[in-house]
Amino acid sequence: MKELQQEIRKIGRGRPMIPEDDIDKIPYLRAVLKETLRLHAPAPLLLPRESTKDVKLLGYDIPSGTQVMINAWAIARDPSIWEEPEEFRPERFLNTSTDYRGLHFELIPFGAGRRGCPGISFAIAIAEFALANLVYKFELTSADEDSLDMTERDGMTVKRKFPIRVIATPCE
Ligand code: HEM
Repeated sequence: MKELQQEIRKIGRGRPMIPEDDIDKIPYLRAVLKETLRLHAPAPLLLPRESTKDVKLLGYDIPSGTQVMINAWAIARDPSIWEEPEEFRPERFLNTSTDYRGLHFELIPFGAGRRGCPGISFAIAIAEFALANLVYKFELTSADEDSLDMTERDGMTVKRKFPIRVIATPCE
């Protein structure tokens, strides 16, 4: 949080808001969003697919017409791909081209291919803009510092089991 705040304050330079045009100048912000979506993809199993022909994959026979679920959650926490996968470390995205637009299959919170999320650009633009300005205008601290429970509820879309309670203090 400290790093993000520092970068945002540097770009804000005392102006009333971070304008949309300046969002690209905050690489740490994008890294924080990527890391958040890596660990907490809202749709962890994407949408179901159906195979259109017989294929053999890693020794398994998958007949035509099989419903295939893609576990993006497991891929995003696979220790053979990610160093310390359970750790929240936005820095891992700073010097890499790894992106969530469906070309890097290790990070697919928006899915990939023809049925990939059509709302991705809108979602990212809004999330970056909102996060940048929330962090710019408020000091955010956890109300439950000692017991932050990140357990999730099961489902096609994932929600926190326990809400994260945040104290937002307006910055001077
Ligand atoms: C952080 C925000 C969002 C996330 C993580 C997300 C994620 C996803 C995922 C994983 C899929 C399934 C992709 C696949 O199976 O390959 C999907 C599909 C879809 N998303 Fe999003 N989405 C987000 C925001 C949005 C927004 C803002 C819109 C619309 C404005 C949107 C509209 C859709 C639609 C219409 C589909 C179905 C596409 C189809 O079935 O062909 N999404 N999204």
